[in-house]
Amino acid sequence: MSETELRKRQAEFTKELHGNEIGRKTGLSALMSKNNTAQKEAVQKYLKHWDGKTDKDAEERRLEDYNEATHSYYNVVTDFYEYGWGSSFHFSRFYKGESFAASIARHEHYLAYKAGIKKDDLVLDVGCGVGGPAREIARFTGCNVIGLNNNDYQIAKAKYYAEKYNLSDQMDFVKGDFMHMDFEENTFDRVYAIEATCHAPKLEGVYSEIYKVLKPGGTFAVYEWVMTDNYDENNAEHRKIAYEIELGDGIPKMFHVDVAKQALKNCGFEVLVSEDLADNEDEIPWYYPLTGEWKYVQNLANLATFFRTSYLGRQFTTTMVSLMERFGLAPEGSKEVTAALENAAVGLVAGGRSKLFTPMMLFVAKKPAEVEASTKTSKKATQ
Ligand SMILES: CC(C)=CCC[C@@H](C)[C@H]1CC[C@H]2C3=C(CC[C@]12C)[C@@]1(C)CC[C@H](O)C[C@@H]1CC3
Ligand SMILES: C[S@@+](CC[C@H](N)C(=O)[O-])C[C@H]1O[C@@H](n2cnc3c(N)ncnc32)[C@H](O)[C@@H]1O
Repeated sequence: MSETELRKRQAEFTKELHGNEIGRKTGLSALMSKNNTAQKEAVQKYLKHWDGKTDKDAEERRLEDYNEATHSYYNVVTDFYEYGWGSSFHFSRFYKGESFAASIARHEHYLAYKAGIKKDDLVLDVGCGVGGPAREIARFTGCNVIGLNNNDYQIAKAKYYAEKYNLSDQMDFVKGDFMHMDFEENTFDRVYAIEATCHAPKLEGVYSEIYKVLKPGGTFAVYEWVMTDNYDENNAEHRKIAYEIELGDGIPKMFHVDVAKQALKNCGFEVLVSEDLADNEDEIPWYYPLTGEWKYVQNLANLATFFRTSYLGRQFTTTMVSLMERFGLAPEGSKEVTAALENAAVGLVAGGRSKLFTPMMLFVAKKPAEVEASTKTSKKATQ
């Protein structure tokens, strides 16, 4: 199927699944308005590749179908994400006494600072979700942001929120696959990506597209999801944790940190910063909201968030959704989604505790001001 046909079909499917008021409802109320048949199809499309197999063939199928699989994943999890986490779909470090919202915003400010984003810069947000980080970074720096996303439902939501918060002048959201970008070469002053490029079947694919659309001398800053140096692909326990993360988070294949760093270099980038922000002595670990360890909760205002993300809260949501599904209030397949998200939570905590995985490998990479030689390298990397 051609890229244009796929886009058209995904847009039509999104309308069928989420209805005409697409984007305006959030969380459980949005879940309750979904079309039953379309939801069943979306869940099936997402889960068909995660049948417990981790052999090369199964992996190959997941890599090949990355676009539809991710599109379907976000069609079914977005409402749960917003209900449980808010509108920025990423992790962050926690400082003592800091609220959940402040920690999430600080993580975004830090990336904007490391990318060197300034007022009036034209910035690309690769895999922008429902625009939480784009809105924060636009307010924080005064830049203009284009959010790129292959999920129509999230784009509709991002546009709705930009309008609602009077930010439409500073931002726009467009549909597209980050493996094949439609923007002109050398368009953006800066590019950033937050916990999104891990959905790529090959990192050189997305990084070389970013390289192409970035102006010479511009920087790309990313929080990458990778397996750390402690990870051994041949260790069954390690592979199980990586598989849980892949299954629960809609990722075709988790890559090792060296693969990511090398991919940036292969595309012609000069890597200025390469730092795992999760590798620290923080008293409060990044994954704590998913552990249900109440001792870490920093203030009363965050109690609702921590209940929803904790083990107990997740069991409560699963039971509630399962009852809603039985009585026809939630579409069929919703229970399976909560089960997959449970896998995500378990895998992420196990990966975090063992330091086999990090969701915040910070890379800051520069496209050289003089690009002649490196453009050739970047073309070679995508072939
Ligand atoms: C998938 C990628 C690359 C990034 C998303 C990171 C996080 C925002 C999500 C990873 C696992 C998610 C879960 C939830 C919210 C969003 C995540 C933390 C829930 C807490 C949402 C409410 C459900 O009842 C349970 C979910 C567990 C997993
Ligand atoms: C975990 S979310 C992060 C969203 C956002 N960066 C944030 O922090 O809120 C990953 C995002 O990447 C997007 N994505 C995944 N694969 C993509 C692709 N091939 N092209 C464009 N966007 C993609 C998803 O639709 C989703 O919005």
